[in-house]
Order: sequence, then structure tokens, then C-alpha cells
Amino acid sequence: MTNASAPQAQVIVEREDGVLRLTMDNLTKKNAITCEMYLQMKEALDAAATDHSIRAVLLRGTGGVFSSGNDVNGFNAPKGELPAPVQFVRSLVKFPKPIVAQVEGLAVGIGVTMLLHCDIIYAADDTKFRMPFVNLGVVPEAGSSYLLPRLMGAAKAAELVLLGRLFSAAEAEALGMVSNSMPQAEVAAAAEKAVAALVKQPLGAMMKSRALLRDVSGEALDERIELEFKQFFEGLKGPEFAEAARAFMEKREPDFSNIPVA
Ligand SMILES: CC(C)(COP(=O)(O)OP(=O)(O)OC[C@H]1O[C@@H](n2cnc3c(N)ncnc32)[C@H](O)[C@@H]1OP(=O)(O)O)[C@@H](O)C(=O)NCCC(=O)NCCSC(=O)/C=C1/CC=CC=CO1
Repeated sequence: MTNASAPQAQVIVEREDGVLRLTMDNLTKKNAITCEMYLQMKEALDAAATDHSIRAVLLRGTGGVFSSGNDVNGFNAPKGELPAPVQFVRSLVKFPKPIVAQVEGLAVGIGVTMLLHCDIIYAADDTKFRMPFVNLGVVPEAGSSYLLPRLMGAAKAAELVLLGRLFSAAEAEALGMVSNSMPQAEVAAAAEKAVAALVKQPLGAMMKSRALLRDVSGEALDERIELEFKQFFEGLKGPEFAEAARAFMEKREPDFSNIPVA
């Protein structure tokens, strides 16, 4: 049953002056990403990849919140279909043009890992980051198990992933996950300034330079993404995820103490 009073979860897709703006808009759930939202972003990215009137992307969320990650109520894909997050991540990873991320408020789960595939990332200095994959009984995704240790070192990546603890914009900046952190009031203007500058750059040199900068051994990354998603979706069928999901709904701490390892 749909709730007539709840605003529809969507991504606002705008194309103007060479910029594709993708705005995650599901504020009652802190911009949690639904299957429909993933597919909207995937389709917009796929079209912009070959439409050279688009030279840069701005990715952001409404209401001063980036994203609380995957909609916790919508983890399971319809049988037989390639799950929407997988489709989105594949398109994001192969997207050939610069992506500017405007990160405010919260960046959780895939709301963090998608940033590893963005280029210029500006974060409000009060943003809370978290990758609670293990806490949910699943594994990290979107290539993050491959990219995070290479970005920040194995020990730091393990601390953030295995504990799934909150970290600040200052820490994200120090770890190289964010280009700059700044006061919240300045983030939107900084992101707009960056995309306005990017659209004036020569597209060919910009795309080639970006590909060189992102030289992360494409095949190895693609294979890791497939392995992560395989384990992620297996995890969703297991008792650890079941307990984590129940605890979230019941607004309590999960208790994993009596769950045997499969
Ligand atoms: C830390 C929080 C994000 C925000 O906390 P807080 O500011 O205190 O706000 P809340 O009161 O908790 O939230 C307000 C309402 O929003 C609902 N909500 C928040 N996040 C989600 C979400 N992700 N999905 C659905 N609903 C959400 C929350 O229930 C409140 O609703 P009510 O007012 O009706 O009670 C905190 O909310 C939080 O920890 N949220 C869960 C974050 C999370 O676990 N995200 C998923 C991570 S996994 C992921 O992103 C990756 C994938 C990728 C690949 C494949 C498949 C799935 O997942």
C-alpha cells in the first residue's frame, strides 16, 4: 500500500549547461536509495556517458543530507532480475566523465562507497560518514574492499569496515576520501563552482586524464565488485542480516552472540 501523504522517493535528474545534476530525494528516510532511484541514476549516467553535451555530473541529496545508503526495507531484488544496486554500480564504475559529489549531513553505506567512484568530493564539515556493512551482517560493496585499503592502508580500512564506526568529514579528508571539507553553508557553492569550471575544460583531455588518474586495474576491480555482490546477497539470506534488520525495525541494538557461523 502506498502512503499518499509521503513524498515519492526519486532522483531529480536535471541537465543544464553541460552538467547532469542527480539529486537523491527521499528525505523522510534521510535520502535512502530505493531500487527505482538506483535505476534512475543508472539510466541518467548511461545516457550522459555518450551524450557529449554533458561534460560533468553533480551528485547530491536534498535537504542537507547526502544519503543514508540502501533503503533498509528494500534489500531484496525481484527474482531473476539483476539487482538495481548492481546495475547502478556497474554504470557508475565505467562512467567516463568527472563526477563532483556534494556531501552533507549523512553518508552511509553505499552513500559512502559510491564516493570512491567520484572525482571531486566536497563535504560539509559536520557530515557523519559510516560503512555499517559488517554491522548489518553483510560485506562491503561497490569495489570498496579493493579500493579502501589502497587508498588509506589496510589497517585504517579494516578499522572503518570491521567496526563500522562513524567518522567525520575531517577524517574522511585526511584519509583521501574527500577532496575538501568545509562549512556546510559553503558546500553547494563550491560544488557548483567545480562543475562550472569542469564544463569549460576540453572534454577529450579531461576524460583521458580522468581515466589515467583512476587507473585501478579495471579487471581486478570488476572481479572484486562481482565477488562482493555475490557475498553481499548471500549475506542478505543469512541469520546475521535477519537479526540486524529486525533490530533496525525494532529500534534496538542487534544481538549476534548466539548466531552460528555458516
Ligand atoms: C544514521 C541514520 C542514517 C540516521 O539516523 P538519525 O539522524 O537518528 O535519523 P533516524 O531517526 O534514524 O531516521 C529518520 C527516518 O529515516 C529512516 N531511515 C534512515 N535510514 C534509512 C534507510 N537506509 N532505509 C530506510 N529507512 C531509513 C528511519 O527508519 C527513520 O524512519 P522513522 O522516522 O519512520 O522511524 C540511521 O537512520 C541509520 O543508521 N539508518 C540505516 C542506515 C543503513 O543501514 N543503511 C544501509 C547501508 S548498506 C548499503 O547502503 C548498501 C547496499 C548496497 C548493495 C546492495 C544492496 C543493499 O545495500
